[in-house]
Amino acid sequence: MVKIAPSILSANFAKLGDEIIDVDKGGADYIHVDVMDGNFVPNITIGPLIVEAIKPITSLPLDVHLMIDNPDLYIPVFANAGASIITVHQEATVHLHRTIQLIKSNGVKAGVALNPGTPVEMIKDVLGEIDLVLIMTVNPGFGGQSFIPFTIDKIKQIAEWRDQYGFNFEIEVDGGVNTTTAKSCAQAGADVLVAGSAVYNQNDREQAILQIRQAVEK
Ligand SMILES: O=C(CO)[C@H](O)[C@H](O)COP(=O)(O)O
Ligand SMILES: [Fe+2]
Repeated sequence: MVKIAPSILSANFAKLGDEIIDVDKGGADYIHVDVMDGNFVPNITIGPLIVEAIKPITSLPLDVHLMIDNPDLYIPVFANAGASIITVHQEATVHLHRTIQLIKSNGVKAGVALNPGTPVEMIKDVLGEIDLVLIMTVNPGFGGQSFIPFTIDKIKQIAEWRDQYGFNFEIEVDGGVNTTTAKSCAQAGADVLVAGSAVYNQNDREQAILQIRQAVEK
């Protein structure tokens, strides 16, 4: 069954603890935490202090999506703060293999994200080293954007390589995932669907998560 990772980017930050408990009780599989630095992407969001603060609130894995330049500087900090998975962007690091090893040496699962405009070939050589591939289905920086259809082919290609070479990373998709787009992502091979506005913009988060699952199964 597909996993759902609500992105707290679309939560009400004035009551973040309650917002996390809401999706935890509502059937979420991961809590997706979008970290933006105002350089790699044109937005600034949250840092390690928030990760540390929310860690005791939920037993769900904290899926930390770093949209920051020089991620190596902050990987140990986010690991200590309680991240379960740390995903870095291929575009944000020159020495991707070294960055992946740094994440793993901090006892955290390692993910690599790709912007819509970055070919999947850019990460082919490290696929055997990682726990998660994150295919961005919008340009990173903001919640509530529209899904970019051509990214489906990228999910398919990554899934094909996983089968062909016997890798066991998860494939996560992030951006514009809702009841209309979820099924084609899952059919293409996605295991984890990040959903920010599709979950948090609804009053009943349990129902929102269920509706995405049902859209996949239909
Ligand atoms: O990484 C992200 C943006 O850069 C977010 O995780 C993503 O946008 C989720 O929001 P939505 O589901 O509303 O598109
Ligand atoms: Fe994200």
